Amino acid sequence: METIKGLYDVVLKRKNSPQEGSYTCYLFEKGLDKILKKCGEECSEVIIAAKNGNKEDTREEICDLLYHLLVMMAQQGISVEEIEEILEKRRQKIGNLKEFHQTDHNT
Ligand SMILES: N=c1c2ncn([C@@H]3O[C@H](COP(=O)(O)OP(=O)(O)OP(=O)(O)O)[C@@H](O)[C@H]3O)c2ncn1[C@@H]1O[C@H](COP(=O)(O)O)[C@@H](O)[C@H]1O
Repeated sequence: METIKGLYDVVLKRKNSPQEGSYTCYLFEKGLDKILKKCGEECSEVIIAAKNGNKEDTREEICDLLYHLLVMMAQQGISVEEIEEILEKRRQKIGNLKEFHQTDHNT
């Protein structure tokens, strides 16, 4: 998660101080519709690579998707910490539920 947070920080920096030649700045300039279009495209590319069973391509496409999702999160004002918090709550809730079902409640 540290690498993802580090990348998110770079994306935020690009959002707050535009830099020439930056692809991230280009996306922010284009706006939400362009960012969402890229997320959709990259998601499709992940699906195609996985369906083809090409692990190397799938890894690369996952990275493209993650990057574009981070740009979308920054555009929407959603932090990595907020997402982590939700995932952590779900992990605990679902983990507890599984534990509950595995326990013999008839004794
Ligand atoms: N992780 C990425 C990353 N993944 C993918 N991409 C870019 O995403 C683009 C996607 O390629 P496509 O062929 O789908 O798109 P395109 O035809 O180039 O452009 P459009 O379709 O968007 O018009 C490529 O230009 C890639 O360089 C990324 N660009 C930047 N990063 C990270 O963001 C950091 C900051 O980058 P800059 O903002 O460019 O300084 C970099 O150091 C990287 O860590």
